[in-house]
Amino acid sequence: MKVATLRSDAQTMQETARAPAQAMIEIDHVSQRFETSGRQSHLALSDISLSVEEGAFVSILGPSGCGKSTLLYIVGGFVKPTEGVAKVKGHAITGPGPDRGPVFQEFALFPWKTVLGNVMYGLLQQGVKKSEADARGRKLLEMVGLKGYEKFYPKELSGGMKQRVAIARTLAYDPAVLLMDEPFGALDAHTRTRLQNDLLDIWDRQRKTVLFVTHSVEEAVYLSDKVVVMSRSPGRIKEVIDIDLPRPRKRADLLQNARFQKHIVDIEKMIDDRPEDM
Ligand SMILES: Nc1ncnc2c1ncn2[C@@H]1O[C@H](COP(=O)(O)OP(=O)(O)OP(=O)(O)O)[C@@H](O)[C@H]1O
Repeated sequence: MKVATLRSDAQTMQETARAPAQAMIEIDHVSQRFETSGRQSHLALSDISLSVEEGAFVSILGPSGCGKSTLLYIVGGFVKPTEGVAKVKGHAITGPGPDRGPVFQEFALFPWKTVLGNVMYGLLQQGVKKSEADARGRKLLEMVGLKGYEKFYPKELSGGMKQRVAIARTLAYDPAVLLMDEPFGALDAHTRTRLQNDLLDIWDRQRKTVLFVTHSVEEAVYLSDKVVVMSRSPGRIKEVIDIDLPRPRKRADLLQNARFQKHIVDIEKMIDDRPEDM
C-alpha cells in the first residue's frame, strides 16, 4: 500500500501565497470485488490509498484490466467500493454529484440534440434558466474550439469534435474534479495532440483537479503533475511519480527535453519490469 500526496511545484508556490492546500480526493484503503455470474468473484482493486490535492493533474497508467476505470467510477460515485472509503473534499462519496464531472466514452452524446443542446442539457436539468444555459453553452463551445458548430448534430462531427463537446458538456456545470477515462484514446495522433494542448490550456485557466486514465505513457507525462502506475490484477498502486517539468508545457519543446524522455523511459520500464507483478 502506498499513500501518495499529489502536488506540483507550481501549485505549491501558488498555495503558499493563498490558503493551505487540501486534499480534493482521498482514496483510503479501497478494495473492489465484483461478483460475476459466470466465474468466481473477481478482486479488481486491492487496498488502494491515494490523496490528490486540489488543482493537481494526475494520470493513472497500468495494464489493461488493472482497475483504472473502476477507480474512476468509484470516485465518480457510480461504483461503491466493497472495502474502504473514497472522499471528495473530506466527504465520503455516496453517489455521483455535480462536484465531479465524468468524461467517459460510455456517456455518449445525445444524438437527437444539437451540439449546443448537449452542452446545455445538464444545466437545464440543474434548473439554470434557458437564456443563461444558452449563453454558458456557447461560451464553452468557443473555449473548446467549436464556435460555429452549435446547431450541428453529433453524427455530423468528427471523433475529436465529439470529444470536445463531451468536455464542454462536463465543464458546463463547473465541477471541481474532472474524471477522464481515456478521453483521447480513439483519436488520430494529430487530433489527440491538439486536444491535449486544449485540455492543458483549460486546466491552466481553471485549475480543476483532474484524474486522467490513459494507456499512453507519453500523454501521461506530458499532461500530469503526478503519474500513478498500477500493477496487474488485482490492481494496486505500484508507484507514484512526480513529473517535475515546468509549465506551461509545449509538446514541441518537451520532445527535446531530456527529463521528459527520461520520465517516459523510466515509466515504460516500470510497466515492463517484472511482468509477474503487472
Ligand atoms: N461491473 C463489473 N462486473 C464485473 N467485473 C467487472 C466490472 N467492472 C469491471 N470488472 C472487472 O474488473 C477488472 C478491472 O476493470 P477496469 O475496466 O477497471 O480495468 P481497466 O484498467 O480500466 O482496463 P482497460 O485498460 O482495459 O480499460 C477487469 O477484470 C474487469 O473485467
